[in-house]
Amino acid sequence: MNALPKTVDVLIVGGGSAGCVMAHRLSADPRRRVLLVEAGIDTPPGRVPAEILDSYPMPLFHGDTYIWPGLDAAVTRDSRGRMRRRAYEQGRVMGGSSSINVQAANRGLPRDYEAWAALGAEGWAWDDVLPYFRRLETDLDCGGPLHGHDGPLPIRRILEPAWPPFAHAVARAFDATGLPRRVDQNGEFEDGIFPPAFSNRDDARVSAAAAYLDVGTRARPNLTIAAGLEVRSLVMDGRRATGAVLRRGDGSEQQVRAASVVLCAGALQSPVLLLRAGIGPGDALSACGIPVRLDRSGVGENLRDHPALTMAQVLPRPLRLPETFRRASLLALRYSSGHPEGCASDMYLTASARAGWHALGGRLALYFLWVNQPHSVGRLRLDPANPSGPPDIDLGLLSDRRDLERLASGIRLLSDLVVSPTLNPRSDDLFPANYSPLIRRLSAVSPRNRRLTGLLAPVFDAPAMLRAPLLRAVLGGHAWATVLQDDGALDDFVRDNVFGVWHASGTCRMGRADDPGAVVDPGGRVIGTDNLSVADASVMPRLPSANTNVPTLMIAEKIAERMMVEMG
Ligand SMILES: Cc1cc2nc3c(=O)[nH]c(=O)nc-3n(C[C@H](O)[C@H](O)[C@H](O)COP(=O)(O)OP(=O)(O)OC[C@H]3O[C@@H](n4cnc5c(N)ncnc54)[C@H](O)[C@@H]3O)c2cc1C
Repeated sequence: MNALPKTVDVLIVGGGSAGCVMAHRLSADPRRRVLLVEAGIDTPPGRVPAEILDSYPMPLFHGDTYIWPGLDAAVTRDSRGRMRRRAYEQGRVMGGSSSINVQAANRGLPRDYEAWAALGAEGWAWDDVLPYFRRLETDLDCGGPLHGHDGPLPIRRILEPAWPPFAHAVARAFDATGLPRRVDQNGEFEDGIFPPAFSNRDDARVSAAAAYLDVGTRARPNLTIAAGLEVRSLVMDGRRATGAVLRRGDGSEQQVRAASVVLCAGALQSPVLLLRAGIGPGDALSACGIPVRLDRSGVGENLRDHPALTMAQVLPRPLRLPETFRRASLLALRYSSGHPEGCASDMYLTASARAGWHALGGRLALYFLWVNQPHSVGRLRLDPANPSGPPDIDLGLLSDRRDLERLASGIRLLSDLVVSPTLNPRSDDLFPANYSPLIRRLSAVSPRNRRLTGLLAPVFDAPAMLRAPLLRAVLGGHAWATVLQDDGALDDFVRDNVFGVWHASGTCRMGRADDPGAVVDPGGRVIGTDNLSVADASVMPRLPSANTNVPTLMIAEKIAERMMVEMG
């Protein structure tokens, strides 16, 4: 790291998906002094930890090295009316969540961005955002006018000729939907069965840090990359951001001055920094003893994630993936629920041939089912008892009943599809894979867990009659088939097991400057401030029908261009 400058032209807070794009684009002009501050460790080219490079990502979720500490969230009320809480993982490392995520590289559908524009994000309709989707990628499989060929992020798929037996079995099972097999989920916008696109080259993850903070970018003398430093607060002069207070690991603090500040701290941290600076709902700020600088009711509201259920299924030996085949997420199904208040392509299902890095996980398939167009909304606030501590997060995942109904019918469909002769015909071998504290502990990579799971794994090789009672115990004594037949039991099951897919977004929603609920205008400027912007997943007005990394990169590309034009 170069010495920390005292004054810069642009301070970028957070070196995640969006922050890496910003640093790369804004420092392209050598006259502009740019400082990128990231709380986690740096991952420079040639020194990226092997577990980050791995195409199989799950071990990263369960360690604590690259995860923001202390973040947990209220999920929804369970079947007994108690609020369920769970840890909510977010990346804290250069590249942010793109360094720990599942690498899915999905743009969403044109209608998602038409909806953004209709909600007041003028200039963000599909034709407006497509050039930025093209700019950010090099698609290694698909061409034509929808795709980019020289962008920083390589995107690829595991196509049918390279499929292992599991992928063929899933595709045959999914064929029962009658939907066609397709190749390009980023260029074919109808329902279908797809090989999921992912951000990866030569079987190695390409995070936003790897893509955008390459050797050439890092050599720019006008760019300082400071890792292991947390921005504790913004320094404001009236409605102008003049810099920030940075804290090192040893607790010492330093101030940096900036002509312009852009928040790229993610949907669970960017609103926190605004709130601590007195920008947010007046009542909530007063309750925390924070003087109100700018009363903006939308800060921390509109928190969205895709409500999801995760199921595991015992895999027959011939369908298990060899440990050397690292990419395990092999098929995706985009389909329409048919719910009277749903819309086309409102559901998504992925199939992975491995449920964990260890011997148990290697014997299980993992299915993620989520509502691709959810209605439920949550919110984030500061904790009045400890405003400088972790935020109070309520995901509100089933706050809208339509999401529960679509998950319930979706899990029936999932079950119909995968409890099949091509995969495994026993309904007792399908069970919920929620990450209980025990499973989380067992999933931390360690020689002890390797030994322990090695001892437990033969359960899955035992005759079905022996393993069925054990798996039934996971379902609270019920057989899966009886849960599916009982509407009430199925609703309870959804309430007790729903979680998100880490697509937190929307907490600094973009909208018209005269929209009292909007936080940033369509240029990403915090409404009512002079030189403060947000350019990450927080600004999404609604979730796209997709994972959120590539849409976040697109957002950062577009707002970076606006800033470059304005700064001259
Ligand atoms: C476990 C997991 C799996 C996911 N899987 C997928 C997937 O497969 N495909 C997909 O498209 N999306 C996936 N996502 C979501 C996607 O990765 C995120 O939506 C996207 O990375 C968000 O980008 P961002 O820039 O908004 O935030 P982030 O990438 O999270 O970056 C925020 C950065 O800011 C830093 N930061 C925060 N506060 C401060 C501060 N005060 N001072 C200094 N630094 C700070 C953080 O350490 C972090 O590095 C996943 C996310 C997670 C967590």
